[in-house]
Amino acid sequence: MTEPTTWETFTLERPEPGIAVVTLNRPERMNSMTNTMFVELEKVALQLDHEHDLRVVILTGAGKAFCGGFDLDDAEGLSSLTPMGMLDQQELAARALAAIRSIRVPVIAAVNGAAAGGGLSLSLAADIRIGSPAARFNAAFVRIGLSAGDLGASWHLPRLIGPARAAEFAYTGRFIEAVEAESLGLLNAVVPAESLLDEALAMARLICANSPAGVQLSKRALHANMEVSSYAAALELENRGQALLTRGEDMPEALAAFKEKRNPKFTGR
Ligand SMILES: CCCCCCCCCCCCC/C=C/C(=O)SCCNC(=O)CCNC(=O)[C@H](O)C(C)(C)COP(=O)(O)OP(=O)(O)OC[C@H]1O[C@@H](n2cnc3c(N)ncnc32)[C@H](O)[C@@H]1OP(=O)(O)O
Repeated sequence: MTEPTTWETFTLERPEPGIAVVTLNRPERMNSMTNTMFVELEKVALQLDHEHDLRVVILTGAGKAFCGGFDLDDAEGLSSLTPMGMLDQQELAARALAAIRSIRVPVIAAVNGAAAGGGLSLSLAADIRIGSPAARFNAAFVRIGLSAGDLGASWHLPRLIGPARAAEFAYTGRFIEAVEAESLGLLNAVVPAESLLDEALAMARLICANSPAGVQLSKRALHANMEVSSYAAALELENRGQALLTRGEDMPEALAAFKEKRNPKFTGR
Protein backbone atom coordinates (compact mmCIF):
# COMPACT_ATOMS: atom_id res chain seq x y z
CA MET A 1 0.00 0.00 0.00
CA THR A 2 1.44 3.39 -0.95
CA GLU A 3 0.98 6.43 1.29
CA PRO A 4 -2.52 7.97 0.91
CA THR A 5 -2.71 11.36 -0.75
CA THR A 6 -5.04 13.74 1.07
CA TRP A 7 -7.12 16.25 -0.81
CA GLU A 8 -9.28 18.81 1.00
CA THR A 9 -12.48 16.76 0.65
CA PHE A 10 -11.29 13.17 0.18
CA THR A 11 -8.34 10.79 0.45
CA LEU A 12 -6.87 8.73 -2.37
CA GLU A 13 -5.28 5.40 -1.45
CA ARG A 14 -3.71 2.64 -3.50
CA PRO A 15 -4.02 -0.56 -1.45
CA GLU A 16 -2.51 -2.71 -4.18
CA PRO A 17 -1.39 -2.42 -7.81
CA GLY A 18 -4.17 -1.44 -10.21
CA ILE A 19 -6.65 -0.38 -7.50
CA ALA A 20 -7.37 3.18 -6.30
CA VAL A 21 -9.68 3.92 -3.36
CA VAL A 22 -11.28 7.39 -3.20
CA THR A 23 -12.82 8.09 0.22
CA LEU A 24 -15.03 11.16 0.66
CA ASN A 25 -13.67 12.67 3.84
CA ARG A 26 -16.11 15.15 5.45
CA PRO A 27 -17.65 12.69 7.92
CA GLU A 28 -18.81 15.40 10.30
CA ARG A 29 -21.04 16.74 7.49
CA MET A 30 -22.04 13.29 6.19
CA ASN A 31 -19.53 13.73 3.34
CA SER A 32 -21.87 16.35 1.89
CA MET A 33 -20.78 17.97 -1.32
CA THR A 34 -19.25 21.42 -1.57
CA ASN A 35 -17.99 23.22 -4.63
CA THR A 36 -14.47 22.28 -3.53
CA MET A 37 -15.49 18.61 -3.52
CA PHE A 38 -16.94 18.90 -7.01
CA VAL A 39 -13.73 20.53 -8.31
CA GLU A 40 -11.52 17.97 -6.58
CA LEU A 41 -13.61 14.99 -7.68
CA GLU A 42 -13.42 16.13 -11.30
CA LYS A 43 -9.64 16.58 -11.00
CA VAL A 44 -9.01 13.17 -9.45
CA ALA A 45 -11.33 11.45 -11.94
CA LEU A 46 -9.41 12.99 -14.85
CA GLN A 47 -6.08 12.10 -13.17
CA LEU A 48 -7.11 8.47 -12.59
CA ASP A 49 -8.53 8.21 -16.10
CA HIS A 50 -5.03 8.82 -17.50
CA GLU A 51 -3.26 6.20 -15.38
CA HIS A 52 -2.43 3.35 -17.78
CA ASP A 53 -1.82 0.82 -14.98
CA LEU A 54 -5.08 1.55 -13.13
CA ARG A 55 -7.66 -1.24 -13.35
CA VAL A 56 -10.43 -0.40 -10.82
CA VAL A 57 -11.57 2.59 -8.73
CA ILE A 58 -13.41 2.09 -5.44
CA LEU A 59 -15.44 5.06 -4.14
CA THR A 60 -16.61 5.15 -0.52
CA GLY A 61 -17.31 7.52 2.38
CA ALA A 62 -15.61 8.14 5.70
CA GLY A 63 -17.76 7.89 8.81
CA LYS A 64 -21.38 6.84 8.85
CA ALA A 65 -22.62 8.21 5.53
CA PHE A 66 -21.60 7.59 1.94
CA CYS A 67 -22.60 11.11 0.87
CA GLY A 68 -25.35 13.39 2.21
CA GLY A 69 -25.72 15.25 -1.08
CA PHE A 70 -25.09 18.91 -1.58
CA ASP A 71 -23.91 20.70 1.57
CA LEU A 72 -27.05 22.45 2.73
CA ASP A 73 -24.97 24.98 4.63
CA ASP A 74 -23.29 25.88 1.31
CA ALA A 75 -26.71 26.20 -0.28
CA GLU A 76 -27.37 29.27 1.82
CA GLY A 77 -24.60 31.12 0.06
CA LEU A 78 -25.86 30.18 -3.38
CA SER A 79 -29.14 32.01 -3.05
CA SER A 80 -27.37 35.29 -3.86
CA LEU A 81 -26.27 33.96 -7.24
CA THR A 82 -27.87 35.06 -10.48
CA PRO A 83 -29.75 32.35 -12.41
CA MET A 84 -26.73 31.97 -14.72
CA GLY A 85 -24.49 31.79 -11.67
CA MET A 86 -26.66 29.02 -10.28
CA LEU A 87 -26.50 27.21 -13.61
CA ASP A 88 -22.70 27.46 -13.50
CA GLN A 89 -22.73 25.85 -10.04
CA GLN A 90 -25.03 23.07 -11.21
CA GLU A 91 -22.86 22.45 -14.28
CA LEU A 92 -19.70 22.37 -12.15
CA ALA A 93 -21.32 19.66 -10.03
CA ALA A 94 -22.57 17.75 -13.08
CA ARG A 95 -19.10 17.81 -14.70
CA ALA A 96 -17.61 16.19 -11.60
CA LEU A 97 -20.08 13.32 -11.67
CA ALA A 98 -19.74 12.90 -15.43
CA ALA A 99 -15.96 12.67 -14.93
CA ILE A 100 -16.42 9.93 -12.32
CA ARG A 101 -18.83 8.02 -14.59
CA SER A 102 -16.58 8.22 -17.63
CA ILE A 103 -13.40 6.90 -15.97
CA ARG A 104 -12.24 4.19 -18.41
CA VAL A 105 -11.96 1.51 -15.75
CA PRO A 106 -14.82 0.11 -13.62
CA VAL A 107 -15.86 2.17 -10.60
CA ILE A 108 -17.22 0.28 -7.59
CA ALA A 109 -19.16 2.32 -5.00
CA ALA A 110 -18.79 0.83 -1.52
CA VAL A 111 -21.92 2.40 -0.03
CA ASN A 112 -21.19 2.55 3.70
CA GLY A 113 -24.24 4.61 4.72
CA ALA A 114 -26.74 7.17 3.49
CA ALA A 115 -26.54 8.26 -0.16
CA ALA A 116 -28.91 11.21 -0.31
CA GLY A 117 -29.67 13.65 -3.12
CA GLY A 118 -26.45 14.33 -4.99
CA GLY A 119 -24.97 11.48 -2.92
CA LEU A 120 -27.47 9.12 -4.56
CA SER A 121 -26.44 10.54 -7.95
CA LEU A 122 -22.77 9.99 -7.08
CA SER A 123 -23.41 6.35 -6.19
CA LEU A 124 -25.25 5.95 -9.53
CA ALA A 125 -22.22 7.32 -11.40
CA ALA A 126 -20.41 4.13 -10.33
CA ASP A 127 -20.76 0.98 -12.43
CA ILE A 128 -21.30 -1.30 -9.45
CA ARG A 129 -22.65 -0.66 -5.94
CA ILE A 130 -21.94 -2.88 -2.94
CA GLY A 131 -23.59 -1.78 0.32
CA SER A 132 -23.33 -2.37 4.01
CA PRO A 133 -26.62 -2.89 5.90
CA ALA A 134 -26.43 0.84 6.69
CA ALA A 135 -26.58 1.73 2.99
CA ARG A 136 -29.71 3.73 2.31
CA PHE A 137 -30.73 5.79 -0.72
CA ASN A 138 -32.87 8.86 -0.86
CA ALA A 139 -33.80 11.19 -3.70
CA ALA A 140 -33.90 14.00 -1.17
CA PHE A 141 -34.31 16.58 -3.89
CA VAL A 142 -38.08 17.01 -3.71
CA ARG A 143 -37.87 17.42 0.05
CA ILE A 144 -35.93 20.60 -0.35
CA GLY A 145 -37.66 22.09 -3.36
CA LEU A 146 -35.43 20.63 -6.06
CA SER A 147 -36.07 18.14 -8.84
CA ALA A 148 -34.80 14.56 -9.00
CA GLY A 149 -33.55 15.62 -12.41
CA ASP A 150 -30.20 16.18 -10.82
CA LEU A 151 -26.63 15.02 -11.48
CA GLY A 152 -27.84 12.12 -13.61
CA ALA A 153 -30.34 10.62 -11.17
CA SER A 154 -33.30 10.97 -13.57
CA TRP A 155 -31.28 9.21 -16.28
CA HIS A 156 -29.93 6.33 -14.18
CA LEU A 157 -32.94 5.47 -12.01
CA PRO A 158 -35.48 4.42 -14.70
CA ARG A 159 -32.77 2.32 -16.35
CA LEU A 160 -31.70 0.75 -13.07
CA ILE A 161 -34.94 0.14 -11.15
CA GLY A 162 -37.60 0.71 -13.83
CA PRO A 163 -39.67 3.83 -14.64
CA ALA A 164 -42.47 3.23 -12.12
CA ARG A 165 -40.18 2.52 -9.15
CA ALA A 166 -37.99 5.46 -10.19
CA ALA A 167 -41.09 7.65 -10.19
CA GLU A 168 -42.20 6.46 -6.76
CA PHE A 169 -38.68 6.96 -5.37
CA ALA A 170 -38.29 10.41 -6.92
CA TYR A 171 -41.76 11.72 -6.08
CA THR A 172 -42.08 10.39 -2.52
CA GLY A 173 -38.54 11.23 -1.40
CA ARG A 174 -38.67 8.10 0.74
CA PHE A 175 -35.60 6.09 1.73
CA ILE A 176 -34.72 2.79 0.07
CA GLU A 177 -32.91 0.72 2.69
CA ALA A 178 -30.17 -1.79 1.84
CA VAL A 179 -32.26 -4.97 1.54
CA GLU A 180 -34.84 -3.33 -0.75
CA ALA A 181 -32.03 -1.65 -2.70
CA GLU A 182 -30.47 -5.06 -3.39
CA SER A 183 -33.83 -6.52 -4.45
CA LEU A 184 -34.28 -3.60 -6.88
CA GLY A 185 -30.78 -3.86 -8.32
CA LEU A 186 -29.71 -0.53 -6.82
CA LEU A 187 -27.10 -2.57 -4.92
CA ASN A 188 -25.28 -5.58 -6.37
CA ALA A 189 -24.85 -7.02 -2.88
CA VAL A 190 -25.27 -6.21 0.82
CA VAL A 191 -22.33 -7.32 2.96
CA PRO A 192 -21.44 -6.85 6.66
CA ALA A 193 -20.22 -3.32 7.37
CA GLU A 194 -16.86 -4.56 8.65
CA SER A 195 -16.12 -6.37 5.38
CA LEU A 196 -17.53 -3.80 2.92
CA LEU A 197 -14.17 -2.54 1.70
CA ASP A 198 -12.71 -6.08 1.64
CA GLU A 199 -15.63 -7.23 -0.50
CA ALA A 200 -15.11 -4.30 -2.87
CA LEU A 201 -11.40 -5.12 -3.02
CA ALA A 202 -12.18 -8.79 -3.70
CA MET A 203 -14.40 -7.82 -6.64
CA ALA A 204 -11.72 -5.39 -7.83
CA ARG A 205 -9.14 -8.21 -7.78
CA LEU A 206 -11.41 -10.40 -9.94
CA ILE A 207 -11.63 -7.54 -12.46
CA CYS A 208 -7.85 -6.93 -12.28
CA ALA A 209 -7.24 -10.56 -13.26
CA ASN A 210 -8.92 -10.02 -16.62
CA SER A 211 -7.78 -8.35 -19.83
CA PRO A 212 -7.67 -4.58 -19.13
CA ALA A 213 -8.59 -3.76 -22.71
CA GLY A 214 -11.42 -6.30 -22.64
CA VAL A 215 -12.79 -4.85 -19.41
CA GLN A 216 -12.47 -1.25 -20.61
CA LEU A 217 -14.13 -1.95 -23.96
CA SER A 218 -16.84 -3.87 -22.11
CA LYS A 219 -17.48 -0.74 -20.02
CA ARG A 220 -17.57 1.40 -23.15
CA ALA A 221 -20.05 -0.98 -24.81
CA LEU A 222 -22.28 -1.21 -21.73
CA HIS A 223 -22.32 2.58 -21.31
CA ALA A 224 -22.72 3.38 -25.01
CA ASN A 225 -25.46 0.81 -25.48
CA MET A 226 -27.53 2.41 -22.75
CA GLU A 227 -27.51 5.46 -25.03
CA VAL A 228 -28.02 3.96 -28.50
CA SER A 229 -31.57 3.37 -29.60
CA SER A 230 -31.22 0.27 -31.74
CA TYR A 231 -30.00 -3.32 -31.49
CA ALA A 232 -28.23 -2.91 -34.84
CA ALA A 233 -26.31 0.13 -33.56
CA ALA A 234 -25.36 -1.81 -30.44
CA LEU A 235 -24.09 -4.74 -32.53
CA GLU A 236 -22.10 -2.36 -34.72
CA LEU A 237 -20.43 -0.82 -31.67
CA GLU A 238 -19.73 -4.25 -30.15
CA ASN A 239 -18.26 -5.51 -33.44
CA ARG A 240 -15.78 -2.64 -33.54
CA GLY A 241 -14.67 -3.35 -29.99
CA GLN A 242 -14.13 -7.04 -30.65
CA ALA A 243 -12.26 -6.30 -33.91
CA LEU A 244 -9.92 -4.01 -31.95
CA LEU A 245 -9.36 -6.56 -29.19
CA THR A 246 -8.50 -9.36 -31.60
CA ARG A 247 -5.64 -7.17 -32.85
CA GLY A 248 -4.21 -6.72 -29.36
CA GLU A 249 -1.77 -8.79 -27.28
CA ASP A 250 -4.21 -9.92 -24.62
CA MET A 251 -6.36 -12.25 -26.67
CA PRO A 252 -3.51 -14.38 -28.09
CA GLU A 253 -1.97 -14.43 -24.60
CA ALA A 254 -5.30 -15.62 -23.16
CA LEU A 255 -5.58 -18.37 -25.80
CA ALA A 256 -2.00 -19.50 -25.16
CA ALA A 257 -2.58 -19.49 -21.40
CA PHE A 258 -5.73 -21.56 -21.84
CA LYS A 259 -3.88 -24.17 -23.88
CA GLU A 260 -0.92 -24.21 -21.47
CA LYS A 261 -3.28 -24.39 -18.48
CA ARG A 262 -1.74 -21.35 -16.78
CA ASN A 263 -2.97 -17.89 -15.77
CA PRO A 264 -2.69 -15.30 -18.55
CA LYS A 265 -0.39 -12.32 -18.11
CA PHE A 266 -2.41 -9.43 -19.50
CA THR A 267 -0.72 -6.21 -20.59
CA GLY A 268 -3.70 -4.22 -21.83
CA ARG A 269 -1.89 -3.55 -25.11
C1 LIG B 1 -29.69 22.25 -1.68
C2 LIG B 1 -28.99 22.60 -2.94
C3 LIG B 1 -29.45 23.92 -3.37
C4 LIG B 1 -28.56 24.48 -4.44
C5 LIG B 1 -29.08 24.20 -5.79
C6 LIG B 1 -28.24 24.81 -6.81
C7 LIG B 1 -26.79 24.56 -6.50
C8 LIG B 1 -26.13 23.99 -7.61
C9 LIG B 1 -24.81 23.39 -7.24
C10 LIG B 1 -24.91 22.08 -6.56
C11 LIG B 1 -25.64 21.05 -7.33
C12 LIG B 1 -25.72 19.80 -6.52
C13 LIG B 1 -27.07 19.18 -6.63
C14 LIG B 1 -27.34 18.33 -5.43
C15 LIG B 1 -28.44 18.57 -4.71
C16 LIG B 1 -28.68 17.78 -3.51
O1 LIG B 1 -27.92 16.94 -3.07
S1 LIG B 1 -30.13 18.15 -2.75
C17 LIG B 1 -30.13 17.08 -1.36
C18 LIG B 1 -29.25 17.59 -0.25
N1 LIG B 1 -29.15 16.59 0.80
C19 LIG B 1 -30.13 16.34 1.68
O2 LIG B 1 -31.17 16.96 1.65
C20 LIG B 1 -29.87 15.28 2.70
C21 LIG B 1 -29.87 15.90 4.08
N2 LIG B 1 -29.38 14.98 5.09
C22 LIG B 1 -30.11 13.91 5.46
O3 LIG B 1 -31.16 13.57 4.97
C23 LIG B 1 -29.50 13.10 6.57
O4 LIG B 1 -28.60 13.92 7.26
C24 LIG B 1 -28.76 11.85 6.09
C25 LIG B 1 -27.71 12.22 5.07
C26 LIG B 1 -29.74 10.86 5.54
C27 LIG B 1 -28.05 11.24 7.30
O5 LIG B 1 -29.00 11.11 8.33
P1 LIG B 1 -28.50 10.76 9.81
O6 LIG B 1 -27.58 9.62 9.75
O7 LIG B 1 -29.73 10.70 10.65
O8 LIG B 1 -27.61 12.01 10.23
P2 LIG B 1 -28.15 13.46 10.63
O9 LIG B 1 -28.28 13.51 12.11
O10 LIG B 1 -29.32 13.83 9.80
O11 LIG B 1 -26.92 14.38 10.16
C28 LIG B 1 -25.69 14.33 10.89
C29 LIG B 1 -25.05 15.68 10.71
O12 LIG B 1 -24.70 15.84 9.33
C30 LIG B 1 -25.30 17.02 8.85
N3 LIG B 1 -25.68 16.84 7.45
C31 LIG B 1 -26.31 15.78 6.92
N4 LIG B 1 -26.54 15.96 5.62
C32 LIG B 1 -26.04 17.20 5.32
C33 LIG B 1 -25.96 17.96 4.11
N5 LIG B 1 -26.43 17.51 2.95
N6 LIG B 1 -25.41 19.20 4.19
C34 LIG B 1 -24.91 19.65 5.37
N7 LIG B 1 -24.92 18.97 6.54
C35 LIG B 1 -25.48 17.74 6.48
C36 LIG B 1 -26.51 17.24 9.71
O13 LIG B 1 -26.90 18.59 9.65
C37 LIG B 1 -25.98 16.83 11.06
O14 LIG B 1 -25.18 17.88 11.51
P3 LIG B 1 -25.21 18.25 13.09
O15 LIG B 1 -26.66 18.50 13.42
O16 LIG B 1 -24.34 19.47 13.19
O17 LIG B 1 -24.68 17.03 13.79
